[in-house]
Amino acid sequence: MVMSAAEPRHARVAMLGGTFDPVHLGHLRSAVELCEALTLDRVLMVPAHVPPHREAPGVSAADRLAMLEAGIGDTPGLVADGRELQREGPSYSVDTLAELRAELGDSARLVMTVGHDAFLKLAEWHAPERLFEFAHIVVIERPGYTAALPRALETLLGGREVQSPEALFSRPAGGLLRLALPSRMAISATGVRQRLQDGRSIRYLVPEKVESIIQARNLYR
Ligand SMILES: Nc1ncnc2c1ncn2[C@@H]1O[C@H](COP(=O)(O)OP(=O)(O)OP(=O)(O)O)[C@@H](O)[C@H]1O
Ligand SMILES: O=C(O)c1ccc[n+]([C@@H]2O[C@H](COP(=O)([O-])O)[C@@H](O)[C@H]2O)c1
Repeated sequence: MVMSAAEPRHARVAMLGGTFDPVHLGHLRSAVELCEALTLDRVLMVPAHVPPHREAPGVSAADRLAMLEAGIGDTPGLVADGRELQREGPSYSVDTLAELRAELGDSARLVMTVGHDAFLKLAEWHAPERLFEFAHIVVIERPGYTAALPRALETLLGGREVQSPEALFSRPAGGLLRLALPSRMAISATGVRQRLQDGRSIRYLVPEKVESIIQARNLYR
């Protein structure tokens, strides 16, 4: 009788990129729940150095990374990954995914996670079809974003969508999964910045350590 060896468990890593201007509990709670829902080894939270397709943030990438590190603290599974600060020019996600794929090897399961608002604009990103060469895309539902997908995005996605993590992780990259995580939080960085400018409280919207950095460095005033 021929014994077939069980398939080894491949590493499962997600990248959650963002401007994180500043990081808030909507980001962090989503990252924790994503880690659980997909039984990931880790979620790399990657601040964009030069965010493509939006105005330059008023707060430096170094300050945004410091807030992210403080916000994550020792949370199991979450990692603040400053790799995009090492690259000049627009921080294209396809370049970051290519780097991660080279580091993790061909068989690792690599996921790029975006909220539904960012997903709606995916067809306008740099080399969008190449994202699927390196990673799966997992879309997190976000309160307030229900618009239908633009036609260019439908075309880009053609036939990639699967309905479960098991189906997604049957191969290293190339699939799309939409997830409704348990704690959908209507928190945005825009809202946090606005509150700070208005002199209103941001308590319980961001981690206390992030609030402390904002106060100590006098950010967003
Ligand atoms: N409350 C949230 N729930 C789920 N996903 C979120 C939430 N906030 C942000 N995201 C997702 O996290 C990623 C990084 O978001 P980003 O740093 O732009 O935060 P933001 O709150 O959307 O900021 P801004 O209001 O400045 O646009 C994006 O993919 C975004 O869709
Ligand atoms: O690669 C691109 O062309 C591209 C265009 C827009 C956004 N992104 C990435 O998407 C992530 C979320 O973007 P944002 O603007 O919602 O913070 C962040 O990692 C950005 O670098 C990437």
